[in-house]
Amino acid sequence: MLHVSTRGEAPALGFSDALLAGLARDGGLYLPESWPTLSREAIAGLAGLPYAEAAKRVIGPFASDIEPAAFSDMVDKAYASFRHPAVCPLVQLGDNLFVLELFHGPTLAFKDVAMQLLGRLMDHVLEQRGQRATIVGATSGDTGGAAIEAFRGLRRVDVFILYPHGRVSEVQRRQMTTAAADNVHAVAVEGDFDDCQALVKAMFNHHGFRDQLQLSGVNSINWARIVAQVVYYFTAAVSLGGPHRPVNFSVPTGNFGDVLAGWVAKTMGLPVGLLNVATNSNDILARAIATGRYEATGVVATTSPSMDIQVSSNFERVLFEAYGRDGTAIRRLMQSLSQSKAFTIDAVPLERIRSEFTASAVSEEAVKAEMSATYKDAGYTLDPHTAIGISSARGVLKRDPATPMVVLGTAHPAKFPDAVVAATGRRPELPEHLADLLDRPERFTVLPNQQAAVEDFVRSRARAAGASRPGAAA
Ligand SMILES: Cc1ncc(COP(=O)(O)O)c(C=O)c1O
Ligand SMILES: N[C@@H](CCOP(=O)(O)O)C(=O)O
Repeated sequence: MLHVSTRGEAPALGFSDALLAGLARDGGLYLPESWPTLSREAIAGLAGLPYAEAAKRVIGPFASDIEPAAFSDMVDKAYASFRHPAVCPLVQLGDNLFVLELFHGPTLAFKDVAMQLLGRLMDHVLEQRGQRATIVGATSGDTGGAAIEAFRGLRRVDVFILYPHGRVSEVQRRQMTTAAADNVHAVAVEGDFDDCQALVKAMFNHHGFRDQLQLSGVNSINWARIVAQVVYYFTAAVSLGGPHRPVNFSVPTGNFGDVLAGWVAKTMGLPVGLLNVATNSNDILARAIATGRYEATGVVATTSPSMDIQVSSNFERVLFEAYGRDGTAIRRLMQSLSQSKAFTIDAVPLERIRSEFTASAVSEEAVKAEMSATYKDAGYTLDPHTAIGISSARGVLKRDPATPMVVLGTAHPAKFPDAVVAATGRRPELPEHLADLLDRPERFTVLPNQQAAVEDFVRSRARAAGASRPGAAA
């Protein structure tokens, strides 16, 4: 299966090449040339399977150039690292209201579901090719910890994670800064998440640097990240009666990767009713879907820091589909975004987007009220991100009470203890493997929000910089 860029000017790549490329060379994002589908029988056949087996059936058609035995082994190992036997269990909170708990992996966030597999896939492909990679990633808090956990100690990769200095929770920061491994580097950038993400994209678009360092990415710009996130939409829907009845999903959204994975599941044949985009006060997506005007107004800090994002990478993939896969149109929109921080979605693509996604923004007061009420009424402790998904879902449930609503539980409450204490009066405990996290020594580097400074730092630490010189060992 080949993968094409949303901007139409980069070479089409197979799965393994797209995996290593991260961002396409024309600045676009890869997605498959055509969508594989699963029949109703194949979807029904996922019922009762262990999560890893379901993952093999859903991801397998995409990862067609990885040998099946090696792929199967990597999937088994990835999901053996989760603390819950169901990997991503469903918990019922009310009438037709469910939380899909995606936080039972090593770093307590949904990012582990994809990252535990991505680390293994990348290591496997690099090993086979005798290559190295330098991974650069941007995080608003969770991707960074999950990437560092998945890649620390690997021989063939160095990892550089840029996070906004002072704008992630203490637990999130320490998950990035306390990994005792020489190949991982936590970089605190004096800026916000959008600045970090723009720096990562700028490094990819600097082709001399990209080639010298053999850059690769682990953000959801990497197509393999999205693919791995598709699986839990299938497992959740099937355990609620799919494919024989539709299921709605509400997704706490920032970079649009997770909700895009739901759209992919639907496109593959899963009967999904509504895909609800739930945002915090950084509501660019809710505004864009309501008005057609996508306009970045500056990131504001909230109690759900992982969603403090304005420029939402994966929206570009949806625009590409909504514009009938017209790379020229996408280049025009993205040029407008980089020049004037805004663009207007044309009427026909906007209607297509509205037919697939609903959206609403949740205020800080409503997040706290949701956390407090859910704790009182259902005895369930929410993290602030999941609370946004629930609060926004309640509006959809009122309109469509007969369809099960699954809210993606994207983080464990113990990652955000201050917000949880403020809303519930109860301090959530970190699981045992992280119990001493706050006592571990930290290592990080503070850098200005300047591409040259970040590139100099990466170049000075990355082993691939040396490996790329003629005659150097792989
Ligand atoms: C806890 C949490 N919830 C929600 C999100 C939003 O997910 P996405 O960026 O895929 O929209 C993120 C980060 O992206 C996150 O870390
Ligand atoms: N919320 C994310 C931001 C990066 O998202 P990604 O899915 O593109 O990696 C985070 O926690 O880092």
